[in-house]
Amino acid sequence: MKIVTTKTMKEMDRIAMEEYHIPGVVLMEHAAMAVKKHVDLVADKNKHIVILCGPGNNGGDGFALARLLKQDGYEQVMIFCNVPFEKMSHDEKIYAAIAGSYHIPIYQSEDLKEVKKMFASADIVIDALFGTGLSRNIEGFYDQLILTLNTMHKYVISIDIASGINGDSGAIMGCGIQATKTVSLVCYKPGNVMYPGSAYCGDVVVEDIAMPQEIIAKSNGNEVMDDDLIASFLPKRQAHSNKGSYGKALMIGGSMRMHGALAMCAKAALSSGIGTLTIALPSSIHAIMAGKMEECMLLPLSDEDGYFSEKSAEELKDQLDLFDFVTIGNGMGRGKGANALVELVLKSNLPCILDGDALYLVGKHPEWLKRKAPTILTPHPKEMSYLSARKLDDVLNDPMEVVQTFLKGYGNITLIYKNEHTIVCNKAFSYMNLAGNNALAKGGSGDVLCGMLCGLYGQSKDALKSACCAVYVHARCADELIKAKDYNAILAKDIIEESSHIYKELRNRQ
Ligand SMILES: NC(=O)C1=CN([C@@H]2O[C@H](COP(=O)(O)OP(=O)(O)OC[C@H]3O[C@@H](n4cnc5c(N)ncnc54)[C@H](OP(=O)(O)O)[C@@H]3O)[C@@H](O)[C@H]2O)[C@@H](O)CC1
Ligand SMILES: Nc1ncnc2c1ncn2[C@@H]1O[C@H](COP(=O)(O)OP(=O)(O)O)[C@@H](O)[C@H]1O
Ligand SMILES: [K+]
Repeated sequence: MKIVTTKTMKEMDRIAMEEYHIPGVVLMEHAAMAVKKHVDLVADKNKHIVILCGPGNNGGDGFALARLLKQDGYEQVMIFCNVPFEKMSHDEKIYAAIAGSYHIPIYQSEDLKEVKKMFASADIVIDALFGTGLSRNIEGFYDQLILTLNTMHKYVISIDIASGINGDSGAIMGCGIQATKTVSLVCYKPGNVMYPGSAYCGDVVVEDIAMPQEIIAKSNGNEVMDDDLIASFLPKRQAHSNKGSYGKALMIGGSMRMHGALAMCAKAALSSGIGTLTIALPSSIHAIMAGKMEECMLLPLSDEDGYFSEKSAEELKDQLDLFDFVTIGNGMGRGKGANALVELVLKSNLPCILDGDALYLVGKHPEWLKRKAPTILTPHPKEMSYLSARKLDDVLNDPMEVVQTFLKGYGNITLIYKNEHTIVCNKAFSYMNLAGNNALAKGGSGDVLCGMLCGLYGQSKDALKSACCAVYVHARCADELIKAKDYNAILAKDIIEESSHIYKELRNRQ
């Protein structure tokens, strides 16, 4: 399943129509069939269904749906459409004419009292006002219509995207229909899943409209992570293997103020299958960590006031070659000692994973990222802004653009852009995670993610696949946990514990 911009979706429609010679009305008929399935799930034939049709092909989908419902015996279907016939899109005109010949009532009014009465009588409202063609803010009567509907708490199914939501950014264009469910056609649109649009679209389902698979496969867009994809990416464990088969990791981090971050990262790596784990840490937290961690080795380095001292990089230098790869950054602070360690690691030939403070430090020395060995970066929006030297608002408004521009400047980087919907990408491939929830919006969950990544990368040495697995399993854990616990009470350590069940579930699919 993909997530594509409205521009790409329009191009896919064009290719289907012009190059595959599939008439637009055929696509529209399939769109209507797809939406009807979701009406059938919630409505009996005697339910009162009101379909709001706008001026474009989204409205056309609505008219086509009206015919299908009537044909199938739905007794009380009506259309609300204030668009004069001559102003409708080409394909909408065809279905508007068909709806007319089926004697489906088409109601037109600018009287809000009348509109309110109409909504009051409806069991289900279909939103076919605007789809991917919304081009400006909603004003005037449409604004009043939408606000009125929103006050009535009806079961609303939006076609393609909740009307009023910008398909690419998820922004509200003046106002937006509060849908119960959105049937997105062919692919997800960013506006279906990005806040605040996601909050308006309700439950989003993607339905096929007989778009040729070839067109979908060739289109630009993020692949959406799901169980099957991630099960296929999950590193396999072999009977004939030993600890050396699953990676020798060096994890560098921690400080007197933040040893918890390092401990959670390490525990998550151990629970995600790493072969052997050595933790390099400032000597002042050695005793604390020794008490917390039993399954890993500890390598204390010189310390100054609870942080790595500048000497620590020199001490570590000759030992780096003992490891397959390095994870660096969790809880280590941004001092000179930490800086020297990040430089040491990035100037080595070892694959590495950078998290937390290491991302801040490398933002000051982007030249260190010009390296051949695989490098995985795990920024949240603010860290992405350090890395890319772009404003935080730029990152938040169009993360894909910022991330892709950033990647172009470097070699072998895999990037995990962490947010409500995390993106995992390199120069060639891009995946989006839609799982997870706000129980993860707590200090420590990023450290757990980094540890999971460490464990998975150690096993597969495949940066992109291990990054996808870590992100998805981490998020699925949160979704599983909220079934029994409240969002407030889920802690980062619970994610580590739950990961065992999710790994097992995914492995059973392999
Ligand atoms: N073959 C296909 O292409 C298929 C497409 N499909 C469906 O088509 C949808 C895309 O259709 P679409 O491109 O016609 O756009 P749509 O969202 O209906 O609106 C455009 C109209 O709205 C108007 N308008 C815009 N903003 C406005 C505002 N603020 N306030 C008032 N008016 C405003 C705009 O006016 P204009 O900007 O031209 O002045 C234009 O008249 C897509 O989401 C899917 O549902 C499926 O049937 C499968 C096959
Ligand atoms: N509202 C949310 N919905 C889903 N995932 C979230 C949400 N908020 C945060 N996350 C996830 O939680 C993690 C937070 O990481 P980060 O900000 O680095 O936290 P920390 O460094 O404090 O551990 C990321 O994986 C992010 O994608
Ligand atoms: K719509």
